[in-house]
Amino acid sequence: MRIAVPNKGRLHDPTLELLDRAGIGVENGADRQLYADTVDPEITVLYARAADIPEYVADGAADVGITGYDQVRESGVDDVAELLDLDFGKCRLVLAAPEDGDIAEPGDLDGKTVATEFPTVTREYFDGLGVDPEIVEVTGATELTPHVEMADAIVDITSTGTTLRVNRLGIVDEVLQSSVRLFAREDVRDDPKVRQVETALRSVLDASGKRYLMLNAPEDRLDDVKDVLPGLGGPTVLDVDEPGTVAVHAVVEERAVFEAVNDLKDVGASGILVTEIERLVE
Ligand SMILES: Nc1ncnc2c1ncn2[C@@H]1O[C@H](COP(=O)(O)OP(=O)(O)OP(=O)(O)O)[C@@H](O)[C@H]1O
Ligand SMILES: O=P(O)(O)OC[C@H]1O[C@H](OP(=O)(O)OP(=O)(O)O)[C@H](O)[C@@H]1O
Ligand SMILES: [Mg+2]
Repeated sequence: MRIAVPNKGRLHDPTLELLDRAGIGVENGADRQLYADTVDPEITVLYARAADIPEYVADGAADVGITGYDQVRESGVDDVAELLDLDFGKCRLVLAAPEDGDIAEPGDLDGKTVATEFPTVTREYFDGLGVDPEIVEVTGATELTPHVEMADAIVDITSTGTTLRVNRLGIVDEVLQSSVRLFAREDVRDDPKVRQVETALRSVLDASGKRYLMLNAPEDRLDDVKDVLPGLGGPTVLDVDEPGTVAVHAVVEERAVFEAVNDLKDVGASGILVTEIERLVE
């Protein structure tokens, strides 16, 4: 089974880190290499440009891919199925125009020029509005084009908004929201290995923002302890050597830990241990 992942750019590191946390870390993945092994002998990683990954998956060069939703949409491939929203690489594709210009709404661009690295998505967007600008494809530094009279507006990625601000461009409309997705070719989406990869990655997402709590409590206060712990499906209660004492384990939302620990102490808990969770398979 082959997973296509971004070979460089801002998605490269977080993608490899996620695979690592999911237990399918890349081994001997030296820079500029096309393929790398993972700790699972049946899984190979293929490094590709973020924009090429949907095509690689659709064509069979890889079975599953990890890249931005914007790239999946731009590639226009339709025989891939999204398996997971991996919740990073969050950004928006927006229509933006010079702040001091006269483009106030998308309709103002009829017959005008829009520069973008995303011509397919941009054309679909304007078609949906019944507006017909000329679309000029560029391969980078899109924000410059309105200032050199190449375009009246752009469709480009924004997250913090810094790049638009620096280039004195204002958002006219949102075209789409994006984040990184795991997707598979339709004909392999139900293969056991693909399912295993999906489960492994989901387990990392499910563990994020959660903590594992372990503590000892007097047996006769167990009901109070259970009331305090908003654990997933209730806590696990274990016997310990000390008579009259039980050990309690529970998964707790990170933001609830502070209050839970204080409340647990109030109901007689001791030896409270809070740990990170790497993966959580439900
Ligand atoms: N500012 C940003 N904030 C969040 N996510 C972003 C941002 N810019 C890009 N992305 C996401 O990362 C993907 C890849 O962008 P990146 O800039 O890493 O690669 P690229 O510019 O396509 O690569 P290359 O250097 O090969 O041209 C985008 O398609 C988008 O999904
Ligand atoms: O809203 P912001 O936080 O400013 O982010 C937006 C910028 O981020 C991306 O560029 P990137 O940094 O990936 O550089 P690139 O043009 O080399 O791809 C994107 O193309 C925008 O230019
Ligand atoms: Mg970029």
